[in-house]
Amino acid sequence: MNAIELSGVDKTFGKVRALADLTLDVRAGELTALLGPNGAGKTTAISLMLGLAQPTRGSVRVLGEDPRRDAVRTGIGSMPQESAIPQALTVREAVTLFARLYPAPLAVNKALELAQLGDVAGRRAGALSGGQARRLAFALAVVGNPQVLFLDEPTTGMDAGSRQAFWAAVDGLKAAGRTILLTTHYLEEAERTADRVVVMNAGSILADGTPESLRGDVLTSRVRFTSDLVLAELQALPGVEAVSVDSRGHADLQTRQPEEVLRALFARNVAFSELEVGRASLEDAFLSLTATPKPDDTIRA
Ligand SMILES: Nc1ncnc2c1ncn2[C@@H]1O[C@H](COP(=O)(O)OP(=O)(O)OP(=O)(O)O)[C@@H](O)[C@H]1O
Repeated sequence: MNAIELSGVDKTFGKVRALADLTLDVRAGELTALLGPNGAGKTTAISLMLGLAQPTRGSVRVLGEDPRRDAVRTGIGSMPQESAIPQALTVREAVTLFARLYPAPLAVNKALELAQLGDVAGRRAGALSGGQARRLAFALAVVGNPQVLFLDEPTTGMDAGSRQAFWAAVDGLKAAGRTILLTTHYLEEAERTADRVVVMNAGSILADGTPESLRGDVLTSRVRFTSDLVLAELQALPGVEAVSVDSRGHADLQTRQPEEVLRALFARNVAFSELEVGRASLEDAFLSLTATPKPDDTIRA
């Protein structure tokens, strides 16, 4: 069953086409990471799924219904990028207030524990640090025990320890069958956590798959070394898809066939040092999908 269905969705703001014929189905129980550069349309897509805005064209369904209906809204939890929590409320009061909006909420203490807020439950929202405020936004998103969770750049501002505990809580929610859609700029986190990665650019989907398949679809390896070879010689190596070389002779090659590249270097007796061969990260895959080519430093072979 699909928990979220966007079909042929356009959203325009004046002349800006924030979403362009976007179709996206998310299965119940799936953890999907939505990636994309600034302005790709991620937040706009989420605001439609939350029923906060209407599509200009196309349809949006969450839990089988229009997300603006009350019955659906109580099945949805949201952690927006910026939340407007009354600053005079204590953490516990804010979480208790939100719990009352839902038919079958979690115990307030459970939500505080999931968001690691036990120690600051009596503190006013206005006195929280940036990372604690993000954790309060998470507690407010989960306290209603919703089927579907939207997390918009959830870990921005969290320190390493909070982040780790946050992802452990998300893993727990996933194990409990919740559908989770999140946006993040921390690609390594998406790589570790997500079942599925959807890359957006300019309002449409550029790539969609598991983190592994996405990496495999793009550039699987990077070969780096220092040598006297000039750009044209590096480009002529077999299997090289993109090359950059800096003024000190550090070359960075992208290839699906690193063995071929190394064989050619050895066969030509090239003197090279500082050799590194690595798998492309999701970040490499993401950048190569969304980057506008920079002709000054990277040349496609
Ligand atoms: N209310 C609005 N009025 C006018 N333009 C808007 C509005 N909301 C979004 N846009 C525009 O729509 C496009 C998509 O914006 P959106 O915030 O959805 O991107 P995003 O992928 O979430 O970016 P970021 O990573 O910066 O959060 C941008 O060009 C943005 O300027």
